[in-house]
Amino acid sequence: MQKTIITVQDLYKNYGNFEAVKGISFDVKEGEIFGLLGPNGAGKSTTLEIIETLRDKASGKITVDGLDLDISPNEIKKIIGVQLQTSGYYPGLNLVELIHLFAGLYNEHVDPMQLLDSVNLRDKAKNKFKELSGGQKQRFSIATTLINKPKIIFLDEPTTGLDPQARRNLWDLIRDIRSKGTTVIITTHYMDEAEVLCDRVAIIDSGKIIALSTPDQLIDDLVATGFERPKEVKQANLEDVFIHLTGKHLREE
Ligand SMILES: Nc1ncnc2c1ncn2[C@@H]1O[C@H](COP(=O)(O)OP(=O)(O)OP(=O)(O)O)[C@@H](O)[C@H]1O
Repeated sequence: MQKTIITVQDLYKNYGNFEAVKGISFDVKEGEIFGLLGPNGAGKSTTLEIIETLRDKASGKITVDGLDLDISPNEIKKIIGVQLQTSGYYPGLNLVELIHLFAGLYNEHVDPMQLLDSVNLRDKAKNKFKELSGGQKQRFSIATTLINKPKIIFLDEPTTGLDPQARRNLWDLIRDIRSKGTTVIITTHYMDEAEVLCDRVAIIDSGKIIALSTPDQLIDDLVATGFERPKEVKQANLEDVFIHLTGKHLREE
């Protein structure tokens, strides 16, 4: 049995009179990639930010690695990795300097080149954040979540706006991080991404979880209702063409 690392029980959150999260409960297992899916405004980011200790909840109980969020938020902060908003990267510093800065804030010793290597950014060590492409920015921002050697990282739409290769490259990076034992919680609007990447997904709609299982099981359940997808006439799609023509491998994005 996999250990449970996050428990969310009956979580509620309102912004004034508006109820954004309406009684959400779920568990995340240690070492899994857990996806939160749902339409715009469903309450995904709100839920993540509450678990990340960045936002207050109205009610509910949250435990992260045995720590109660109401009692030990600072202990929780130490074992999680959260992506910064891009505005958080001091414009005057290069990537190595930024890593030194963040490592200092966490009181951690980190080898910047090793960390940059792990996200394929060694070549950009002396560049500023604003000089990176979209995919490179995402990889750097994921690298910064690893500085405090967290048990869990939270990725909010990490592949939005990336080209097909950069997305695949990021999937490999996320799988690689998980293979080292880190639990990953991710939100995404790309169902193909959730299907290949996530061990389990929760689908949230209007502040409630309406389904939670493995992607395979959710698909099987739908098929069992008699649902049938219109037959694909072609053996490939335009994304296949794009990847075939431009190559699968990491390139200078
Ligand atoms: N600071 C805030 N003040 C008021 N309402 C907010 C605030 N933050 C979020 N909301 C509202 O709460 C609801 C849930 O927002 P949230 O950002 O959690 O959704 P989401 O599922 O992450 O959406 P998206 O996919 O668009 O990122 C939305 O209706 C949003 O307008």
